[in-house]
Formats: sequence, structure tokens, C-alpha cells
Amino acid sequence: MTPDLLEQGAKRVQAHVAALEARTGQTESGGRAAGFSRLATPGEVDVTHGRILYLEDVSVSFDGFKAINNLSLDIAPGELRCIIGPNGAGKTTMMDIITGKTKPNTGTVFFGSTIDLLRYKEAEIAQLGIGRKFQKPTVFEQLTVFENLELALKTNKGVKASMFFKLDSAQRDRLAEVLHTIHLAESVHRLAGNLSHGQKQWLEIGMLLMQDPKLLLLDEPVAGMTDEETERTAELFLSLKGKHSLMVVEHDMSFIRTISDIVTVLCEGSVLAQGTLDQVQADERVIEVYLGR
Ligand SMILES: Nc1ncnc2c1ncn2[C@@H]1O[C@H](COP(=O)(O)OP(=O)(O)OP(=O)(O)O)[C@@H](O)[C@H]1O
Repeated sequence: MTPDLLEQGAKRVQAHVAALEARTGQTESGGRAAGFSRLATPGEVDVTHGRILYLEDVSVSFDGFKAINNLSLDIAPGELRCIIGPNGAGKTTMMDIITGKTKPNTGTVFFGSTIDLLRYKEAEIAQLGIGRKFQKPTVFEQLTVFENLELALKTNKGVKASMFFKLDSAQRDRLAEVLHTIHLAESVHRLAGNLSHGQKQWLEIGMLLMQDPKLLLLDEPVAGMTDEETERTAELFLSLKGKHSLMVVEHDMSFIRTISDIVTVLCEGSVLAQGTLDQVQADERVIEVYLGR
């Protein structure tokens, strides 16, 4: 279903609810009426049920091999969820499913309680507000930090619109805020190609932030970073928590310890354990398949 169709559907439903109220003086049962009205803005994420991401019984097979196996998982709005697990556990495949790169064979994947992500293509899912950062930074090395961030706002616009694109004052303010958040305010005019590996990672996160994603998926964000860069990345993520929801896949346990509330352990395509880092680290099954290696 496209956002246009969602909007049309929401308008129809709102008209229905208004007519019902006018006729009977009664509203629909609370949950239904509330759910209907929230569809009015396409892409708006309904988190009134306390979940921004919801996966249930999701499975996907590659040539008969179940990479994701009845996976169920949910994330609260503003939460910073860490995902750990051995190589081949299905962490990347899970992110591929959430972002529409891979379609599961079975299961349910919802963004909030009304947006069925399985109905959308990868580009549409990005526009709905799910940003993804892959492990390797992919900034434009020949452009400055400023130009990279500016470019992030131009994506989704046509070629002509991009050529004449000028930042308005709200966008300038946003860019300044993002620069500060990603610790690159003093490097604004440097070429991205001259930044350190860690700074490139922050710049790419900044490019995602320019689009104000509701949910950010981050795959091994501190791999290859120095200790100092890792510490600053932890500060960055903690500052994003609450404003955005984050799902962070990492192997670096000291980084996880600094940023995590709840940690989910994936193994063989499903959730093996979940809890605080101390709880999952004490779990015999987790020690056997992952930590004890
Ligand atoms: N397109 C594909 N075709 C065939 N097999 C695949 C495909 N994508 C993933 N797999 C397999 O699915 C399993 C899960 O892979 P995935 O990359 O999701 O694991 P991961 O937890 O991200 O591992 P890592 O920590 O090494 O990145 C692996 O056995 C992998 O070989």
C-alpha cells in the first residue's frame, strides 16, 4: 500500500467515524477509533501501543537454509536496543528484512502499530523514517562535511529540484545541530576524504540524522575505531536515545556495556536470550554459543 492509499484510506475511515458519532452520539471503541485517526498523516508512526518496531514469527530461508527462524522481537520508541550474537546468527538478515532488502517467507513486520513494512519497497521504507548505516562508511570523499550533510537533504528530490536546492533557515539550523551532535562542527569545511575512519562514520550517521529518522539501524558502528572514537560514539548514541529509536548490532562488549539497556542475543535466526548485559552474560546458553568462544 502506498502512502497515498494510506491517506485516502485514513480519510475514508475518519469520515466513517465522524458519521457514526454524528448519528449515534457515540464513538467507536477506544482503540479502533484512536487507531483510525492516527492514519491521517501518511508515514506517521503510531506508537501508542508502546512499540515502534514489531517482528513476529518471521522466517526466511536461503536455498532451504533458515537464516531467520520464527524470529519475534519488538522495540519501544526512543529505545537503544543492542543486538549481539555469533557470526551467521542472522543479525544482518534481520536488518535486511526490516529495511525491505529481503522479504521474509512468513511472519509480520510492523513499524508502529499501523505500518506493515512488508508492503513497502526498500526506498519507501527509508522515506517512512527507517535509516540504516552499513558497517563501511559511504560518504562522498570529494565533498566537504557540509556538502555531504547538505546532500543528505537533497536525496529524494528530482535532478532539477536538486540543482536549485537551497537550504532554508530551519534546515541550516538542523545542519548546525547535527554537526554539533556528530562532533564535526570544527571540521565543517574539511573534505570527507581527509577525515579519520571514526569521523567518516559519524558523518554518515549525521547524513542519516539530516533526514530525521524515527528508527536507526546501525551495523557494527565502532568496528575499526580507536578507543577514543569508540568512547565518543557511545556519547553520540546516548545523546540520540530518546529522540530516535536505535538498533545497534555490535561485537564490542565494552561499547555495549556503555550504551545498553536491553541486549538481545540472536542465534540461528531467533532470539536466544534477552535482558541487561549482565543477565545475558550470565546465561549459560549465551556463554556456550557466543561469549565463551
Ligand atoms: N543472500 C543469501 N544467500 C544465502 N545465504 C545467506 C544470504 N544472506 C545470508 N545468508 C546466510 O544466512 C546466515 C545469516 O547471515 P547473516 O549475515 O544475517 O548473519 P550475521 O549474524 O549478520 O553474521 P555476522 O556477525 O558474521 O555479520 C548465514 O549463514 C549466511 O551465510
